[in-house]
Amino acid sequence: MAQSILKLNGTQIVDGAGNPVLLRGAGIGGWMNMENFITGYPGREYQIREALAEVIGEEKSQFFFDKFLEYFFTESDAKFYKSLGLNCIRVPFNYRHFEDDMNPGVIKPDGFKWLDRIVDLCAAEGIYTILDLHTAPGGHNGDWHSDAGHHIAEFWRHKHFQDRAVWLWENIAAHYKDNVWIAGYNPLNEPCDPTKTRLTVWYDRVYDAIRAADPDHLLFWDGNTFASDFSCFNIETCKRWTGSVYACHDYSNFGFPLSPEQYTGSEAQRARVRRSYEKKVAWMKENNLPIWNGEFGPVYARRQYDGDATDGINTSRISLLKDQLDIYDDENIPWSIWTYKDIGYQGMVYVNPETKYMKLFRNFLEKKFRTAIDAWGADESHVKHIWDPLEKFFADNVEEKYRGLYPHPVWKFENRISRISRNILLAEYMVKEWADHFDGMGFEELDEIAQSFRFENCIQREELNKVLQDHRDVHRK
Ligand SMILES: O[C@@H]1[C@@H](O)[C@H](O[C@@H]2CO[C@@H](O[C@@H]3CO[C@@H](O)[C@H](O)[C@H]3O)[C@H](O)[C@H]2O)OC[C@H]1O
Repeated sequence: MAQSILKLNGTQIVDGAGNPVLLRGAGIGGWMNMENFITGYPGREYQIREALAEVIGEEKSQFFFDKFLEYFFTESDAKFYKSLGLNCIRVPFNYRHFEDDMNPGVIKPDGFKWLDRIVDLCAAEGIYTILDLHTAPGGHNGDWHSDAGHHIAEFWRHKHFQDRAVWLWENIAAHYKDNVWIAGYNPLNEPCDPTKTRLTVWYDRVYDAIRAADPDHLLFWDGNTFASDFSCFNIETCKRWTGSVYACHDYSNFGFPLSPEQYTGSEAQRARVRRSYEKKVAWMKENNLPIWNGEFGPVYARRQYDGDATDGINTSRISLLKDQLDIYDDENIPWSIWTYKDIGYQGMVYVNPETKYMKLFRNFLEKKFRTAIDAWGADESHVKHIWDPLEKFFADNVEEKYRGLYPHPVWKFENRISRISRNILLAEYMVKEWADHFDGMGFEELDEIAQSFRFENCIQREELNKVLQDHRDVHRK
């Protein structure tokens, strides 16, 4: 039977013949939406692109980033991914690939180049893709991955930004409407609408826009506040959204350095991990709706930073991951772990420390670690003594009742201060320093550096990959 577009049968995703298809795989973070901890730069993608162009010129800078995009995911990656038995890859992308802020409403001539390429590379191996708008105009959440450069999610305050994202989806849906290897569209990653009233209004609009062009592909809707909260979803509105799956992101605090206790898998800890998942999916369960866990996964210790504690930490993180995967097996839900490839913090494969890129940035990366400049999995031990008095200053001057600024309590009062001051403010000062590493380089050298990201120059995180393989098609319901 010819391949056909995936659809829903009740809460299950099925193929054209009605056979269940359990979509399990990873997200390819840091690629069509570059991220600081994934590729090693400070701040935001748009900042480093601008800074590199300033240092080596527009042409060479464009060349470097194109080469980076080319090498980051090739046929070798697709084949390796397939060899693990994973069947779906979530592809986060930045709207800037398609539209120039200075020329809105016009698809760039090469807009679909990279997305088409990965969809085809994966299709050739029988891997589905889920297209995820990770970065929308104006910033739809306050974190670095929305590539906005500030922490206020302006997307929700400007209809103009919302219109542009709807228009982009119209174009994408029209482009891929017949592609059977696309499992579906994930219209917005981790929205953070502080009013909790605008998100579903926008979802309703984008639903109509996508469906006008493409009546069939599945839609994967992230909950509000980093895909954790569905309290603002109205079930009557959602009944209208045919072919819809609801996406939580199930990160556990135990998987990160800021966790006050190491995960040992005690009964109490396992119960907490379960509770955290159940809280995120409660609304879907109450309404008998399909669930997708679009992101989860711990970060890992690195010997160069964590020394002798490395193995112990990683054993604990892997055991957390296994316990999470057991829950998803019990629940029979599809998932997409974060993330496929990086420079060595979370990826299933990571760039070899002996490559040109890693050698060039060795000291810089050490400084990034020491200053805890990236928000993701920050280890604050080297800077805590500096931020403690700052946090005390804020606490002394902000009454308790005024401390709960959105997205509180996900961003705690203290976290907000360090997050904004380091991840945005300090990072801004380090952007040019990153770009200066490329000063004086020619095309050949830039190409060699970008090649560091090739699959052949990466190390496989075998323990992680083995665990994913063990769970790729287990379901107990
Ligand atoms: O691009 C990804 C991005 O999508 C993702 O964002 C973070 C997800 O987690 C958020 O914090 C969690 C909120 O829920 C709590 O229960 C968890 O304990 C928190 O970890 C965080 O603010 C987002 O930035 O993650 C990594 C990026 O690379």
